[in-house]
Amino acid sequence: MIPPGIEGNLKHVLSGGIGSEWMPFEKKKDFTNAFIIHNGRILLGFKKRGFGKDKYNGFGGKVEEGETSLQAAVRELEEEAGITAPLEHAGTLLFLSEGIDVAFEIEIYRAEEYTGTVAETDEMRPEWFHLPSNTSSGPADWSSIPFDQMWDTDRYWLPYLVSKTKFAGRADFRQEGDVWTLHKWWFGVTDV
Ligand SMILES: COc1nc(N)nc2c1ncn2[C@H]1C[C@H](O)[C@@H](COP(=O)(O)OP(=O)(O)OP(=O)(O)O)O1
Repeated sequence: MIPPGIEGNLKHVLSGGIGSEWMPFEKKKDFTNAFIIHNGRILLGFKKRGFGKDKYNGFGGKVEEGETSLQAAVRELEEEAGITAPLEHAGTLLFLSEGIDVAFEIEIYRAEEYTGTVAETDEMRPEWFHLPSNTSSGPADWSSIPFDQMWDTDRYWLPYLVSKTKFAGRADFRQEGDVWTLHKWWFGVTDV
């Protein structure tokens, strides 16, 4: 069953975790996350400060008042990586943590072209990583992607982002100090 807080005509692809109950939340807060996929590589940023410090991620942040999610995604990409790109919506992720009554709704974007020069900023150190090549022989090799230094759920949806398959999912975490443990998750793709 599609978990509370996510919507759409979704086909279940994977889920897991402990218990049957999803964490309750009172309201949602909007965030963005943008990825550039170019010449067989993906651009990730190593977060130098703030939320998600010391993890690789896409480029993004809070949607400010008066902005659309797409406008925020374009702004955050420029602020954090120094580039602009024709971003397209790729998926939606709902992220919760025990003890926080606000759910993070993260709209995820992708682009295959960009303008400007990728540059390190106060917040992010950008780095390109090789994607699996498009061959039909054997399973795709994702070993170049630093999943061990990313949010635990990124490995579940990144292949859909790369293959341009729209996805949505929810991930509930538990937090002890700086350690976030994945508690329960569900991912689906748009049934086309
Ligand atoms: C599982 O949860 C998450 N996975 C991934 N991949 N990314 C996530 C998750 N939860 C949050 N994020 C992303 C969403 C945003 O891109 C950043 C957080 O934004 P930040 O706090 O850096 O927002 P800013 O507006 O840039 O904040 P400051 O200006 O105060 O630095 O993490």
